[in-house]
Amino acid sequence: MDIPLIDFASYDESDATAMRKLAEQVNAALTGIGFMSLKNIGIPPELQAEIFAASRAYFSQPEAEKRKLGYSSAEDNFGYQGVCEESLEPGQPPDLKEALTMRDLDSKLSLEWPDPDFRDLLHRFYRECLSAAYRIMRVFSIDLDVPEDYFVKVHSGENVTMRLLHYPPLSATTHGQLGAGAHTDYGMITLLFQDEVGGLEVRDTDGQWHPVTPVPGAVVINVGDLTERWTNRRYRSSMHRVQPRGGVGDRYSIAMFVDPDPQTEVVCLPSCTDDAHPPLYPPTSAGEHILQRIQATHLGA
Ligand SMILES: O=C(O)CCC(=O)C(=O)O
Ligand SMILES: [Fe+2]
Repeated sequence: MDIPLIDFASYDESDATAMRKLAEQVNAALTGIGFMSLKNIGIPPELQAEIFAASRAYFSQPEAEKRKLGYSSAEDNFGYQGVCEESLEPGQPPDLKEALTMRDLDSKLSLEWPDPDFRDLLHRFYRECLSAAYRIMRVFSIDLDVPEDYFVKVHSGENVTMRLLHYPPLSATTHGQLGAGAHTDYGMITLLFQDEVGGLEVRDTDGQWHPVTPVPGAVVINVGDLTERWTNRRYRSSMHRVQPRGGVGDRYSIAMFVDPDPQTEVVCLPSCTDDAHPPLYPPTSAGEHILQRIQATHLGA
C-alpha cells in the first residue's frame, strides 16, 4: 500500500474549482490512512538539498560542538538532543536518533549561534515550510467549511517546531530499539522530508504497519492529534514509527511540526458533528496538550 500522492501544482487561490479538487483529494487521504505525499508544494528543491547537506555536516561534528546549542527544557523545546535522550513511545526503550529541535525559530535568531550561515539557512527553510503549511491549511479550510484563514491565523509560529533528525546505523548493542518509537504527532500538521533510506511506517485502522516509501521530490504530510480533535476524528492522527534498518547506513530526515499557538482552544468544528456524530473530545488548549506530550517523551522527566 502506498500513501496517496497529490500534486499541488494546481494550487491557485483564485481558482475555486482547482482548490475544491485539491480539497477532495486531501479529504480522501486524511480520512483514510491519515498520511499523504505532496509534490510541487512550492519549496525550492535546491533549498531542500542544501538543508540536508547542512544537517549531515552538523551531526558529523563532535558531541561538544553540537551541544553548543544545548537543549534546555520542554517549555523552550530548542536545542540539541543526543541519541537515546527521547522516547516517542513513553515507557519503551529510548529512540536511536539525535535531533536539533527548533521551536519558534523567528524568536531565536539573536541567540549565540556557532555558525550564523547555518542559522540563516535553517531560517530560510523554516519560512518556506511555514508558507507551504499555510497553503495546505487553506485547502483544509475548504474541505472543513471554515473561513479560509481559520487555521492560518492561529499558527503564528510560537508552537511551530523544526527538527533535523539523524538516525545512526544499527549497532550490535541496539537490539530491539526503534529509531523513533510508535507515536502520533501532537498538533496540526507535520511536513516530513526524508532521504532515500526509508524506515518510516504508518499503522492503518486495522493495526497493520505499512512502509512510507520515500518519493523523490515529494513531502510526506500527516496530521496530529489536535487536527483529529478539530475534525472529530474525520482526519486521522495515525500512529507511526521509524524502524532502524540494518546495513543501510545513516538516515536523515527533517520534520516541521506546524502546531497551533498555545492559547488556541481546539473545539470540534460544526461541519464535523451532527446528531449522529456527537463530539468525541472535549475542547482543549493547544499549549497544554503539546507541552504534556513533549514532557512525556523526555527520559527521566
Ligand atoms: O524521521 C521520520 O521519518 C519520522 C519522525 C517522526 O515521526 C517524528 O519525529 O514525529
Ligand atoms: Fe511523528
